[in-house]
Amino acid sequence: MPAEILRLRHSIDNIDGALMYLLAERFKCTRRVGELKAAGGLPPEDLTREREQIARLGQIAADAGLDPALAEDFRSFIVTQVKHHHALIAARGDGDVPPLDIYS
Ligand SMILES: C=C(O[C@@H]1C=C(C(=O)O)C=C[C@H]1O)C(=O)O
Repeated sequence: MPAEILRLRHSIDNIDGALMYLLAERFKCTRRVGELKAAGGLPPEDLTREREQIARLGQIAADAGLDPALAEDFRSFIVTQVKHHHALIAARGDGDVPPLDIYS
């Protein structure tokens, strides 16, 4: 394999690792939001907040030279997992819900 590809793959692996750590931190925050929503009787989904996120991330994506549709696919995938997890927290109580991963 050419040395430049190996060097690039090293950076790709670092970036992928960083994304996993960031996702784990995000899920810690959203888990707590889910607990607070369940305690307050609020629904898992907040479409007003999501519309704001879509507009903001679409703008950031465009500024970064990315397709806003890609940003929305990415956001939607993650937020769908979060809302599923919030529904589990509300249904089962916060002491009995496993950590969020994309397969929970
Ligand atoms: C985390 C929340 O709950 C849901 C998940 C969101 C997210 O993962 O960013 C955003 C809005 C809600 O549909 C929230 O309301 O902030």
